Amino acid sequence: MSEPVLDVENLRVWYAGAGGPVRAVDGVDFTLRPGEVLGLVGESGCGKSTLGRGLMGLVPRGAAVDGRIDFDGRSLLTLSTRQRERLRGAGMGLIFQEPMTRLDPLMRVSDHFEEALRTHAKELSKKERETRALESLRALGIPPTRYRNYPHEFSGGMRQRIMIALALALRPKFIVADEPTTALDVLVEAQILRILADIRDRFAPAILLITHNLGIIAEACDRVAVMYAGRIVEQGPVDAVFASPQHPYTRELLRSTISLTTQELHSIPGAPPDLVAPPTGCNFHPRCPSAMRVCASRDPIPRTLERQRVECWLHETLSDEDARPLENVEVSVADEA
Ligand SMILES: Nc1ncnc2c1ncn2[C@@H]1O[C@H](COP(=O)(O)OP(=O)(O)OP(=O)(O)O)[C@@H](O)[C@H]1O
Repeated sequence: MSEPVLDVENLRVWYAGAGGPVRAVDGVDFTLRPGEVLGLVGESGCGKSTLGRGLMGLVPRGAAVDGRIDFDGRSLLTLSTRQRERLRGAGMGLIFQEPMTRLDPLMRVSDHFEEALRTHAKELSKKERETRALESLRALGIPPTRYRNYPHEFSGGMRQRIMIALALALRPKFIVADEPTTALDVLVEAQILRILADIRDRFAPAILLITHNLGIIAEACDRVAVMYAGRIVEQGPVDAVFASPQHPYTRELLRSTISLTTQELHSIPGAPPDLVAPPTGCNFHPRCPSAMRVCASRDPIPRTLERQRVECWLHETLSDEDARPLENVEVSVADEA
């Protein structure tokens, strides 16, 4: 197997908040190999975008980042801001949710490419820059005749493809795609997913695909990481995690999606915790249908099972006292409702 292009250990990203730090990412581990697509899924506010931004070195001033991020053999958190800026673009690309807010309406598409390539691919001549830009656009189905158009002259789906082409023109080894299809209709969404698959075949970048759509994960990803309240509670190959989820949160998340065979819509009782003052023990315990006494007092230990890695006390050998079911207020209130 090839060496990971990205190796992340105990990553934390905390925002400064009036009531204390917001622990948006609170001890996350994962690796990504070249050509691999890892889907990051979880409820709104669990820290997905913060994780993506933390990897790219794009967190707001005042946020604290700690842990280890090795990218292509370099330890990112020891680099200066300038060194990271240089790497972003050249080695790492970011694809955002809403391309219109990222493309400058006053700049032609050609100017966007010219600027990105001049900054990050200094070795290229002007002619080579244009060739590279047109090549990337062509790969995304945008004809060269549109090269000098302005962003508003394109449809939403085309703008998203232009954003992807811009990121790809720099031949990154790692891409964060943060909800790249959320603002698009389903047909365009399907097209973007096909394009991501095509990109992977052609350029083999490692991709972190952030989404709260489990269908997209099933279709476009090799592995999935399930995030809850700042932590990855389960990760593994998509088929293994979907067929046999090992964390109660993953199970609940999978149950809460609609399928053709679904009889009723299931929602997870309670609400995600306040990330300024998360609960003691497992962050999910107040909502967990399987919570035991130990879950409310001690952090679960990450455990590597046959195919997935999971953080849950259910996989440990416990004393009778620790294993006693927890009277769960949030779950029982929801049951009565
Ligand atoms: N700049 C900021 N300052 C303080 N807190 C922030 C900031 N940005 C995000 N947060 C908080 O950090 C937590 C994680 O937010 P984040 O946007 O990473 O979640 P997410 O899983 O990507 O959500 P969504 O799916 O809605 O995009 C949330 O509680 C959010 O309110």
